[in-house]
Amino acid sequence: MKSSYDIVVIGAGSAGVALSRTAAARGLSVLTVERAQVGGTCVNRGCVPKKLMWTVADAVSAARGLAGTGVLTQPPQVEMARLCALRAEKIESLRDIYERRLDGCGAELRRGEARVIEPGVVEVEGQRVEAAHIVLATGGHPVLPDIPGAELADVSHDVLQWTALPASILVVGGGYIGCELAAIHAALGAQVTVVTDTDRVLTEFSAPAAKTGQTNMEAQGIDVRTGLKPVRIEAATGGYRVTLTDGAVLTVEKVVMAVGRKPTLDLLGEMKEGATLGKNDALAVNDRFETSIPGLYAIGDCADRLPLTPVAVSDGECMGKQLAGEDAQPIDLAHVATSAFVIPPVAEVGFPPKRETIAEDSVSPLSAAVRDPAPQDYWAVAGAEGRVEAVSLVGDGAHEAIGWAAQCVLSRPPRDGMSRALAVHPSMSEEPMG
Ligand SMILES: Cc1cc2nc3c(=O)[nH]c(=O)nc-3n(C[C@H](O)[C@H](O)[C@H](O)COP(=O)(O)OP(=O)(O)OC[C@H]3O[C@@H](n4cnc5c(N)ncnc54)[C@H](O)[C@@H]3O)c2cc1C
Ligand SMILES: NC(=O)c1ccc[n+]([C@@H]2O[C@H](COP(=O)([O-])OP(=O)(O)OC[C@H]3O[C@@H](n4cnc5c(N)ncnc54)[C@H](O)[C@@H]3O)[C@@H](O)[C@H]2O)c1
Repeated sequence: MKSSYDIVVIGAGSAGVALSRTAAARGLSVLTVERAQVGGTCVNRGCVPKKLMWTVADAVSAARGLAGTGVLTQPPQVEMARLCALRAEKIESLRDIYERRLDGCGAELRRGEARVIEPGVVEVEGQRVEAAHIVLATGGHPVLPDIPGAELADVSHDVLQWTALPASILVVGGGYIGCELAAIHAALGAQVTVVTDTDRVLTEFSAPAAKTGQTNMEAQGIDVRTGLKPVRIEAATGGYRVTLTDGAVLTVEKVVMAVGRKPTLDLLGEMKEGATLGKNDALAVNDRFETSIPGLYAIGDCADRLPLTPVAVSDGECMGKQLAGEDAQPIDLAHVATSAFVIPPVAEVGFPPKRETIAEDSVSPLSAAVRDPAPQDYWAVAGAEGRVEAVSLVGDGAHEAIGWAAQCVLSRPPRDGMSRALAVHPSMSEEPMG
């Protein structure tokens, strides 16, 4: 490790790796510091293990529906040990790919804990390094509520390392993580209860889409309890006893806390007091990812953007180009597609809750004829003055279709102009396309 670089990137997750590779490929000297695994949350304890589990859960859920109508003779059973072994292999291979990408791009990777000690100066395991640009790509971490026994609960990264399926699970929090973990484990065969303090789950999505998602979770057998919080968690024989604000007492094998995540900013020490924070205490940044502290930049989940992998990667690449003197602008968040991986997925682009609904419908998919239980679908297009700026989709394949909907909203088509292209029949896309 040298004593000075053009850029020190702290964190080798989605954002840090994207920035390091982009900047190093353009000839800048880059030091990337990582205290844990290269690949960060997405590869090791987020999107990747979650999506692998969801793929199996989605298939089992469809099979259970077919068994419900007698079309399949038996619902299949999941071999958890085999699934977990394959998951571990995939994570390992992706982590290797990320490490090789970093290695091959000319950036220097240093393992260890970094601290920003003053503007322009970082300390890595006792060694001082200077850089004109210090970039926080430190991601976020789960938070726990301040209640007795909270530390007895697991959080998402524990859950995604379970090697056996618990018989019963209480998930606290009805956001993306709580709903995804609930849907996956219910489909795999656990008895799941979700307790959330809001009046419905998935509050980041439009109400009709989220409510359809909640209806589908309930049809899957998940006990969704809204407007409630846990007040106490105690150890009990074979698991935990959880008391809720309405006085109910639940006894479950596992408790999962999914009550939100906070940006990881501890490495700033007292400098954090001087930093301007935005939503959820993330570092406020401008179009060049500059924070309010000179020479300190932020990208990914620790910056006040959208805590999603594609945003972390896009912002990392954008910042690398900017530092190399290229003309690059951060992506407009209104064009970022997102999906909660419940069963079937709830997916949106363009912030539908902020727009006027132009057309919407709740529909029963054709597959309902051969499945019991069968999911409910929903679609909506929203915008202003008849121009489509936002799309909501709930249904099989919604997480795939929403990416193309994002392409569509880039050009803000008039609603009636959408029928100049035709979707496949029968498919879930044909109705929203008009
Ligand atoms: C369970 C779960 C499921 C998710 N599913 C999806 C999904 O399906 N789709 C999606 O788009 N997003 C998903 N996300 C969100 C996505 O994972 C994050 O938005 C993304 O990983 C953020 O990348 P990042 O680079 O900002 O941070 P991270 O990937 O968290 O990387 C930060 C890195 O910084 C390192 N670090 C922190 N402090 C220091 C320090 N002081 N010194 C050295 N290193 C440090 C950490 O070890 C870490 O490796 C999910 C998140 C979770 C938790
Ligand atoms: N599929 C995806 O793209 C995906 C998946 C997972 C996470 N993420 C990202 O990670 C971010 C964080 O997700 P998250 O689910 O951890 O957080 P979140 O903030 O989205 O959800 C937390 C939920 O817990 C509820 N809650 C808070 N305290 C509670 C309490 N004491 N009792 C009961 N309920 C309580 C909140 O009202 C909220 O609904 C998301 O915003 C998303 O950007 C994305």
